[in-house]
Amino acid sequence: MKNLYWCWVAIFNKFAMEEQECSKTRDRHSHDAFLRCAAVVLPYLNSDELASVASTCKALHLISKPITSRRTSDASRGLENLPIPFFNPIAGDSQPYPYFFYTPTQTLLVRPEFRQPWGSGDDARMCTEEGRPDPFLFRVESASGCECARCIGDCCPCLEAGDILLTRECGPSCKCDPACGNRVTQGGVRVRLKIVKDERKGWGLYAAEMIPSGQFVCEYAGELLSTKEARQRQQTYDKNASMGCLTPALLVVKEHLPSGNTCMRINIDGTRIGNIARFINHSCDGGNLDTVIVRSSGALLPRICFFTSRDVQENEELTFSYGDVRLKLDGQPCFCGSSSCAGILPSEHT
Ligand SMILES: C[S@@+](CC[C@H](N)C(=O)[O-])C[C@H]1O[C@@H](n2cnc3c(N)ncnc32)[C@H](O)[C@@H]1O
Repeated sequence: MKNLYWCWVAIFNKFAMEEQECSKTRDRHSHDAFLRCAAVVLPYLNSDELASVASTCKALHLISKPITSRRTSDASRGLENLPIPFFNPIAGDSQPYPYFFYTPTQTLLVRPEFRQPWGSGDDARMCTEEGRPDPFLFRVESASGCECARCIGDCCPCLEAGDILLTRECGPSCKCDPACGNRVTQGGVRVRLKIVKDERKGWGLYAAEMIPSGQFVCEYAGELLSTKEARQRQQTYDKNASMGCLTPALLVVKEHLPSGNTCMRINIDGTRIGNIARFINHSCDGGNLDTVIVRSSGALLPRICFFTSRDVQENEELTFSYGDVRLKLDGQPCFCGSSSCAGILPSEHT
């Protein structure tokens, strides 16, 4: 795909020269065909590539403009129920949006050559329950589930009383359908959100409306990694972070036995492919989001979801605690602004 990109750049450049030199004599038919082709290819380019192609000539600049504005108006490319726009209020910073691939659910390792179109006007419209990708990557064959038709009240056996940070939902082995009331986290984002840039913390996720306490906000989606892969990636991110060139979004969640030993560990990397949860910043006071492990009947792996831990006001930033351990005393500075701020972001052995 990289070669294909360079091939396109060469064609764009040739087109731009022709556009300038022989605009009167050029064959109108092939000119229009080229522009139609460009409209198909440009949404596959990343933000830097798009900017460089747009600078080659007026025609390509005009095609790239609506692509940029569609990207800015919805981070989710139509893959969520509601659009989630970007806002960059920082004077002198012209970055309209950060570039990443979107997945609304957990996904397996994505090939480096993968490209996702974004901003074509045909971005996926997955607003219907049927259109959403399956939230469960792996199923447990022959697992039992509920027989309820609608899971009303508390008679559904899947509604086991968990503690606040563990929830049980109906899943692939249940008879009920996606509209069942015990599948709260499986239908995607249902609250209005936006992504806003801060001078010191970078992009962050904000409430675009008042969100009451206990409301599901979003899942933490991204590439599901083995622990070995997660450790290797963390090393790479640590190296790159010290050069200040990317914001890593690798989440490691561990469940512990009463003895303190880890009994379950899930590694989800939203750095390259993820959802809006990759923009949630850290707060030393725990923020306003609870990280909840959601298990579903018949699903092999739990999913990590965020619920509001208190009422959140419109325009308030959504945050959670990245952890309590700070192994690197010279780690990244924290700008959470809470009265309990430790001054540096949490860091621990992955
Ligand atoms: C998961 S990303 C969050 C989104 C990120 N701000 C961005 O622009 O993509 C984690 C990174 O955000 C930044 N960050 C998160 N919380 C922060 C805080 N309280 N203070 C300073 N930087 C923070 C750090 O660079 C961290 O490595």
